[in-house]
Amino acid sequence: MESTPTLFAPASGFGRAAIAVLRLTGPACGPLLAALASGCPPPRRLSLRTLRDPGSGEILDRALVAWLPGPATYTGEDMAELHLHGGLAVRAGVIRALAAFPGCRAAEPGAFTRRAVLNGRLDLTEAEGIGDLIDAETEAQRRQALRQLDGTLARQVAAWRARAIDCLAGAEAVLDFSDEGDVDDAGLDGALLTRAAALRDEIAAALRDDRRGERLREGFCVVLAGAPNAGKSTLLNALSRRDAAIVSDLPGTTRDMIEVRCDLGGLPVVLVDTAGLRETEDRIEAEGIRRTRARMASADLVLRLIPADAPAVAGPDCPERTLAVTTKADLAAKPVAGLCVSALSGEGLDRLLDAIEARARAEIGGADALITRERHRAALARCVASLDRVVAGAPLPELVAEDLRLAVRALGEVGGHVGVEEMLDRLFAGFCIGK
Ligand SMILES: Nc1nc2c(c(=O)[nH]1)N(C=O)[C@@H](CNc1ccc(C(=O)N[C@@H](CCC(=O)O)C(=O)O)cc1)CN2
Ligand SMILES: Nc1nc2c(ncn2[C@@H]2O[C@H](COP(=O)(O)OP(=O)(O)OP(=O)(O)O)[C@@H](O)[C@H]2O)c(=O)[nH]1
Ligand SMILES: [Mg+2]
Repeated sequence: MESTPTLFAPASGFGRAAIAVLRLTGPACGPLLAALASGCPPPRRLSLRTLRDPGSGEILDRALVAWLPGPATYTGEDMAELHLHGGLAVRAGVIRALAAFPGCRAAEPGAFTRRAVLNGRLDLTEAEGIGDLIDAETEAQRRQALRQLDGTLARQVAAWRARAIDCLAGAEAVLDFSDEGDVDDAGLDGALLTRAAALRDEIAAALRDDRRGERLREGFCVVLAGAPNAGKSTLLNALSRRDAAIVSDLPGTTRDMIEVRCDLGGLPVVLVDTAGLRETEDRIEAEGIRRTRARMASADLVLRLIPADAPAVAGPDCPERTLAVTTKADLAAKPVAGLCVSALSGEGLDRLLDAIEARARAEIGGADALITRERHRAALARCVASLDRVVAGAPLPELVAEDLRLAVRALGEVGGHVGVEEMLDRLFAGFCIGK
């Protein structure tokens, strides 16, 4: 039987840098350090070693090396780290030597974390937390990722699952002993159904969170909309302090949507510049306008831009998600009420940013969210649906038990106790090499 392959990957990104870290996991780590670094250094500390190509004996680098014997490691396997000089040729030379070593091969994205999950070091929600932590661009996202990595969701779901299993055991006892007459049907109907109802209500309440966790991961989406030449692209550039969108006095300049991610007071906000809304014969512009309307419909907030020197056109589609903003304030004949900005003079920009931040804080910056992905939500909703059927009082104890089994299973999926391989494939499709 072929033994588990030993995987290696750059863990510190690509390109020239002061130091480049390569990490390795698997059974060949020990033999590899013996060959490459003339022996395993003392465990769990960095030691300076000369690295030689095991084939040719040529010196590749003088590097800091860590030997991390399993199972108390990130993956649960033997691991090693090589902290190299970050030159391209140094790294390429060491990688070539590693690839030539028996049983060693390059890791795919997420491979280290996949092994950590398969070896029981992390559950699926904690692995997701690691992915989110690496992707976190703002403080609020980092805080949410660390909470999930810390096992907050895992512990809550495990507690719910234990209660569902408890109900299931009760229902199965009724099934097993119903012919013996010492457990009556009232035992199933009464206490068990009350406990199942309480569990269902608790999970259903957790689901009523306005998708705060998912939206914090994705970013609070603000769409800049309005007639051609309203100043959308100019405002996007001014708010994000970047020259992201093309500006011109020709109406219909913007066709493709342009997104800029910003950090507003620690919250992730995605500003979206769009095609100006108007009737048009131009097929490409019309497609841009169709996409704009779709994006407006899914936005967290729409800024409806109205130039000070033009009459206001058709009102907002969805008032509670729309802010009217007067643009080109420098061209106003008389003072304008409400939010009013000039990208030219900078007037009103800070006030508009404050207004956006306040909206984002109210919607995604509040209490810590438990659910952070659609995957968790779908599984918990399935659990609630099964418990609904239990509580509604199925005609047969067999059906009650089956629905409780489905509820337990759905909760198990959140942590990856069920169907983990398939979910890992999906999760790690978005991971970095070396993680
Ligand atoms: N150089 C380096 N930095 C790194 C990592 C790494 O692997 N290498 N990490 C990698 O992601 C992160 C730190 N996370 C880690 C999580 C668990 C273990 C680990 O070995 N856990 C063992 C031993 C715990 C202990 O000694 O207290 C265990 O849980 O049994 C290591 C790193 C970020 N920084
Ligand atoms: N005076 C003044 N002119 C502005 C201001 N903002 C934008 N403009 C001008 O208005 C014109 C249109 O600006 P854009 O930002 O391209 O307008 P848009 O809404 O993106 O237009 P489309 O992409 O065609 O829908 C340009 O000539 C800008 O220089 C402003 O605050 N003051
Ligand atoms: Mg534009």
